[in-house]
Amino acid sequence: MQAKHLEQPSILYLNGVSVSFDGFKALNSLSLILAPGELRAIIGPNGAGKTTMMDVITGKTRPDVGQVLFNNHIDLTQHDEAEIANMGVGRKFQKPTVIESLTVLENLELALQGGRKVYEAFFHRLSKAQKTRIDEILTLVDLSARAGELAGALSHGQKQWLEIGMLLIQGPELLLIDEPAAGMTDVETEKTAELFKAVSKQHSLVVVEHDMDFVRALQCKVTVLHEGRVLAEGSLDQVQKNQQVIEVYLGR
Ligand SMILES: Nc1ncnc2c1ncn2[C@@H]1O[C@H](COP(=O)(O)OP(=O)(O)OP(=O)(O)O)[C@@H](O)[C@H]1O
Repeated sequence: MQAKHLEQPSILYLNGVSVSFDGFKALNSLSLILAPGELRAIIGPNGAGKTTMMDVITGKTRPDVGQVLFNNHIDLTQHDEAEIANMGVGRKFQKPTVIESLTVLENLELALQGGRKVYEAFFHRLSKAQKTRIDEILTLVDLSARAGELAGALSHGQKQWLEIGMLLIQGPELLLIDEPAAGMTDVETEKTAELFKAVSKQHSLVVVEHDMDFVRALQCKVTVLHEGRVLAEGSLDQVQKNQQVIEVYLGR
């Protein structure tokens, strides 16, 4: 398929994307544009299609129809999960997947060295630039003081930050994050919102979230999904006043 040329630069462009499971439309002509460096929250009731949307972007699920373009021209529907990850699309699932028996620093070293096997990574000397990058990420995710401790000893929120750091260190252009605030304390939730605001611009972020206090703290544009398509888009205040959005949430 010929990639569509867009008037505005976009990091992500979904146009008329549909996905059916046994005749049921999990995505139903979903269209969405994300600008480079944008932070976007995706909300919607259970079953709205949020996970399916992430699966389509990351190549886990192929759409039946529709365009999925990355960086204006790369047609993601023509690539598999590994290729899409290598192109700079990172994904953070809800549950942290850090290696608990390694230290915080070792987890970051491993992430920085990408495809290397664990034992190879530890015999590979890090360059000065790589060490500097690790220090920057440790500072960003507020784990400098815990660098030498086992990841298993961190709090739930800190494990989430470590994993976000492990993704950021790989320099993704687009990062998709699933319910980061789930299970976090109020303080951790606030810190996570600050982290995301700080790292957007260098990285575009799509955050799927149910916690409205967290979404408010992100101070970004919100897209409401319902029945596999966009129901409303705007600031959180705007979408919360939208009559259709109110009905969808109250009707749960
Ligand atoms: N592999 C699958 N086979 C069949 N149906 C599926 C499959 N994956 C998702 N669905 C259905 O598609 C719809 C959308 O699911 P999806 O998980 O994308 O929603 P969601 O917005 O992420 O929901 P939640 O907030 O509960 O995680 C749901 O009705 C779900 O049951």
